[in-house]
Amino acid sequence: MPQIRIALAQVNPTVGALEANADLVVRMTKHAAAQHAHLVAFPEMMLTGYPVEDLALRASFVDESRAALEKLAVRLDAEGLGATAVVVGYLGRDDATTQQYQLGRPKGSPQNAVAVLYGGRVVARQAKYHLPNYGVFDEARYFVPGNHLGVFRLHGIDVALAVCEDIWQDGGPVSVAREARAGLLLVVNGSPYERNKDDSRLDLARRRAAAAQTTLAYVNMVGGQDELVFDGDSLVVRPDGELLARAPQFEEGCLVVDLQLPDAVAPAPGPWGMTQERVAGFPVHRTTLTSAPLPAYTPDPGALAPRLSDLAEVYAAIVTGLRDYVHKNGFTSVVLGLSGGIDSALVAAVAVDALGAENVNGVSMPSSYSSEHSKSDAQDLATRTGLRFRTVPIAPMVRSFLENLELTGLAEENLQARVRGMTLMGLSNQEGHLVLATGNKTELAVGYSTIYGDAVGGYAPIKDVPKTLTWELARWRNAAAAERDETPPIPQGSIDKPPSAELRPGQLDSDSLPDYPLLDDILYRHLEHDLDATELQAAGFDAGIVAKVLRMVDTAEYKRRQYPPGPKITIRNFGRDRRVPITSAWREAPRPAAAPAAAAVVSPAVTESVAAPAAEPAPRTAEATPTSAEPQADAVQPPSTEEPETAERELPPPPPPH
Ligand SMILES: Nc1ncnc2c1ncn2[C@@H]1O[C@H](COP(=O)(O)OP(=O)(O)OC[C@H]2O[C@@H]([n+]3cccc(C(=O)O)c3)[C@H](O)[C@@H]2O)[C@@H](O)[C@H]1O
Ligand SMILES: Nc1ncnc2c1ncn2[C@@H]1O[C@H](COP(=O)(O)OP(=O)(O)OP(=O)(O)O)[C@@H](O)[C@H]1O
Ligand SMILES: NC(=O)CC[C@H](N)C(=O)O
Repeated sequence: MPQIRIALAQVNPTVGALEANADLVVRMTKHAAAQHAHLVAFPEMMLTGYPVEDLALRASFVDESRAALEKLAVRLDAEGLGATAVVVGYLGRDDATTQQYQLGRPKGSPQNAVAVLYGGRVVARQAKYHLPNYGVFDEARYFVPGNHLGVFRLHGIDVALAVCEDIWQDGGPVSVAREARAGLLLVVNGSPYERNKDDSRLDLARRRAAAAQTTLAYVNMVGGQDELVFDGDSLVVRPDGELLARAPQFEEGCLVVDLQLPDAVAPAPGPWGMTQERVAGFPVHRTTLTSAPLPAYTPDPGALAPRLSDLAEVYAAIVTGLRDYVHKNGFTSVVLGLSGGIDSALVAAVAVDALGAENVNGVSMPSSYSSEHSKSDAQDLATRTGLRFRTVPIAPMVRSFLENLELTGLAEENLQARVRGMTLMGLSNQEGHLVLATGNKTELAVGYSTIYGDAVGGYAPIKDVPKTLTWELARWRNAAAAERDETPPIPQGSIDKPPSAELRPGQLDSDSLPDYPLLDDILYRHLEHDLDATELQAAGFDAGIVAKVLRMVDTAEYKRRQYPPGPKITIRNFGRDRRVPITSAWREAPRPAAAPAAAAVVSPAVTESVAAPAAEPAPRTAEATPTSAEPQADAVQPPSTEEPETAERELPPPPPPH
């Protein structure tokens, strides 16, 4: 059997940085070639970064990407790397078709493409066949699909190519890889992180490798791009399911693997030639890169990087998202308000891990209602983490405002949050720090924050983290520090105290909201799995609480739309994943006699991750008293005495606590 050494370059490209990304390809190829790799694979749309969104519709950007690819092939050869096959994603164009949104533009539609560079030339190209158009993806908006499977022969092995979604859907190029008699299926990816997605990916890779009867090599990017975080997790599996190698999560690097693969058997064109044929009715383009067989060498066993625990993984995703957002947008430092509460404490700990304590500015902004512990816990956090700390009392500013504009009740309460927001933005303008918003997913869901107050900021690290998970992450981070004999960053007081916005004397979150575990359970089922009010009631939740919670969710959309971006960690975030109108008269309430539930419409990616057994929730009846500060659940229907016809939909249990 022929041998080949492949390198999966798990790197962090930057969207739009064509030159820097090309430099990264050259650097990594040098590194791989120094380890005698024969083939180096880079992620999906490596040259442009991913996803490029509407940049794909700019002819100038497509032209630059195509030119950069040609230049890269020449440069690799000039730097002595021409004999290493380099597989690299880029933004291409199908010259034969016209993109529907580009009327009046020159002919040619953008494509999510991959190319093989060898001997100073672009020797093969292929475009992504399955364009994901669900969740955060809109690829049908930008791209026309590819129309063939590319197979290139290298050192006697036939390597078939696929691009990310091509393995998530049936049919297309991957479905004929077996009949095309490929020895290796190489998949280039831009697969964003979601909790537990690594398990789905491995299962999927195994299934596809078995179906294609080939070894499958999967290379994914790392790093943050606006709301997405890429976790890497590159891997190689054999057709019998054996996992040969797996890269560390969230770390840049090069996974080098020796493979013994079957001899190419299909007839092939001579060196540099390209033939086209149909395999099982699907077009296959074959290219031969070299016919020189390699001398035998001792293969290295593949490395299996240890897996992160669930909480470690989420924490790493948030750190990665924040670090890359800050650095890729030209900032070095951040500023945030420290209330002594859990949310700002967790965000501060994440920021210190991402950027270094010297680049994190914490501001305590006590008002006349602030408790002693809010100030002392903020100071304690600063001492533990070493972040830069200052105190700016806001009472005089609030007083001066009220002397000039009469505000009372909620308007006065919110003024405090707004003076804090203005203070942070002032410091940002003055000192150049990016402002971090500290709201969590639960608050965003129910609108429990002051717009233009604590909701100001450039980036919101925990906006996709439910409140109950903020406590888990805080405990996990402290325990991880203790294990390493380091000071736990988060004061225990911030973890233990009952949450309060401290906007009026004695205020507690529980005055306005159901208890967080109950609230998060309802929100998880409603937001991430589309259970409606009737289904939630059928699952055992109190009808009044359900109606109240769903009403708060429906009426807070305007706040979410104006909230800063933040890293996606769940299967459905409040960004691209969930698109609901702001202006909408629709309000959810349990129906007295429910119609049978419509079949769940879920994306392929979601289908992958919802296969766990159903959870049986205990009836939940905790009550919360609405305040004037929040919308009243006046549309609540009395709970039905009849058994609803709706069966509880199969749901994964909420992610397990650690
Ligand atoms: N559809 C729409 N489109 C655009 N704007 C819309 C709108 N509906 C209202 N608005 C605007 O929004 C305003 C109401 O929103 P907003 O001013 O935020 O005020 P609001 O949502 O009424 O009150 C803020 C709530 O968040 C709580 N809070 C504040 C701060 C921190 C925390 C915490 O624990 O972290 C909690 C606070 O206790 C209170 O319950 C309206 O006065 C109006 O200007
Ligand atoms: N006294 C304060 N000093 C500085 N920043 C504050 C203060 N109070 C509130 N903030 C800012 O506003 C945000 C929202 O306020 P809130 O009091 O709800 O705190 P929290 O940190 O979200 O935690 P918790 O909900 O547990 O109280 C805080 O995270 C913080 O950034
Ligand atoms: N870039 C892509 O095609 C990604 C889609 C794929 N379902 C994933 O999330 O991994």
